[in-house]
Amino acid sequence: MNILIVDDQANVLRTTAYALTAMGHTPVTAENSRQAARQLETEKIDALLLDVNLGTENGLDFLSKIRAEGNLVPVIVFTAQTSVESAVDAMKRGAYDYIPKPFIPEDLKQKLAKVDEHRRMQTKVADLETQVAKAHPTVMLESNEPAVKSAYETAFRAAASNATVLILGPSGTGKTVLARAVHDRSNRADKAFVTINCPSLSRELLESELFGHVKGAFTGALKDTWGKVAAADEGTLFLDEIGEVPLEIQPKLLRLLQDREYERVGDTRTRKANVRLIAATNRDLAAEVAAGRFREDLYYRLKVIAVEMPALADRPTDLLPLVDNYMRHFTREQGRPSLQLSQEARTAIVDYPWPGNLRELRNLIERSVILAQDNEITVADLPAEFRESEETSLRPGHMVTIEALEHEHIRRIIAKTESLEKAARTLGIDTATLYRKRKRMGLG
Ligand SMILES: Nc1ncnc2c1ncn2[C@@H]1O[C@H](COP(=O)(O)OP(=O)(O)OP(=O)(O)O)[C@@H](O)[C@H]1O
Repeated sequence: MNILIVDDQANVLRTTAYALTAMGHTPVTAENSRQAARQLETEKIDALLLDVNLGTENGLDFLSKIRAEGNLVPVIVFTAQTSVESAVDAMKRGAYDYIPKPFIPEDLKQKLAKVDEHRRMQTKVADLETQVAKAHPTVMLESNEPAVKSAYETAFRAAASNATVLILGPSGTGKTVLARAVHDRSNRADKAFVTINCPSLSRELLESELFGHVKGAFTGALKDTWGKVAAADEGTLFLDEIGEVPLEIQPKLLRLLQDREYERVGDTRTRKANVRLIAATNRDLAAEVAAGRFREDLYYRLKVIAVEMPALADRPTDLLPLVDNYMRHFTREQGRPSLQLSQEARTAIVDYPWPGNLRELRNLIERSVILAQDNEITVADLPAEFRESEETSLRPGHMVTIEALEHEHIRRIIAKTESLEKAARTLGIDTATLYRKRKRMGLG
C-alpha cells in the first residue's frame, strides 16, 4: 500500500518509513497538515498514519477536515501512551484505528494488515454491487458448440497467467461476461475488475478516464484525479471496444502493456501500474490496421491470445439450453415458478436469426416472463417479428415441396437437440442416415 505518514518529528518519519518499507509498503511523508493535504491530492494514498501532536497543530483537526471533504482514506492515529481521551476522540472523528507511541513495528504491521483487508472488502463490495445492479442471470459457461468450447478453454487456460486476452465477436455475444469469467479464474480474482467503455468517451475524456489527470491539465480539470489504470492496480482492466480507441492514445496503451508505465494527463512523473488487460472488440482489427486506424504493433501485442465468441445464430445447439437458463432465472425473479414456454414459442425462437445475440435473447425472455398472461408463454406473447417468422416459415399444409419440408424439419430438430444421436432418435432414422442427409442438405 502507499502509506502517508504525517508527523512533525523527522526521526519518527524516518524510522516509520523504514519500518513500512521493510513490510513491503511504499511510504510517503509529510511534516504538517499543509504538506499532507498536498500529498493526498497528488498521490494515490491507501492509508494514512497521523500523529495527534503536530507541533502547533492538532492532527485530529486535520482528520476532521479531510473527513468533512469526503475523503474516506483509512487513518491510523498515533496517540500518546497515556492518553485514552485522544484515542477516543480520534475514533469519534473517523479514525480507522489508533496506536500508542512509541510502538513496535509488529503492532503497526497488524493494524495495517487489517486496513488492507478492509480495502479489499470495500473493492469486493463495490464490485458485487455493480454485478447485482446489472442483474446478470446465472451465467452459463458450458456449451455444446466446439467453437464456443474452444474459446472458453483457451481463455480460461490463459486466465492464470498475466497475458492480455483479446475477445472478438459481434455485439451481445458475451464478451464482457467472458472477460469477467477470466478475471474470476485468475490469481487477481480478489482484486478489482475495472471496466472502461471506450466509445462512450471523447479522446480527452478517455485519456483522463484511463490515466487520470492533474489539476489544470485541461479546461475543466479542477482537481487531481486517478484514472481506471490506478483503480485496477493489481487487478484487471477491461477495455470494451478497444477497436475504437483513438490513434493518439494507442501508443500509451502499448507502453502500459509492455512496460507497465504511464503518466497522468498533464503530469511529468512516470508511474507504474500492475494491471492485467483484457480487451474486446466487435471490429475486424486486421482491417482497422490496414485502414490505418489501428496501430500494427498494438494489434500484434493484443492478439497473442485471441478468442472469438460466435454469433448466437452460429450456436444452434446452445440456444435452447440458454433459453431454459433464462426462463429459470426470470420466472424465479418475477415470482412465476409455474410459467412455461409453449412448444410453438420455442419453435419460433429456434427459427429467429438473433441479430442481437445473447443480449436480445435475454431481453426477450425477461419481457415474455413479465408480460405473459397465463401460465404459458405462447407465440402470441412474443413480439411481431417472431410471429411473422412463424407464419412465413415452412409448415405442413403450406404450398411447399416434401423435400423443403423435410429439410426444414431436420434443421429444426438438429437445432433443438443436444446431439446428432438424439436428433436421429426423434426423427426415427439412424444416426448414419441423418449424418448423410445433413451433409447433403448443407446443414452440418
Ligand atoms: N455465458 C452467458 N450466459 C448467460 N448469459 C450471458 C452469457 N454471456 C452473455 N450473457 C448475457 O448477454 C448479454 C450481453 O453480454 P455481454 O455484455 O457480455 O456481451 P458483449 O459481447 O460484451 O456485448 P457488447 O459488444 O455490446 O459490449 C448480457 O445481458 C449477459 O448477461
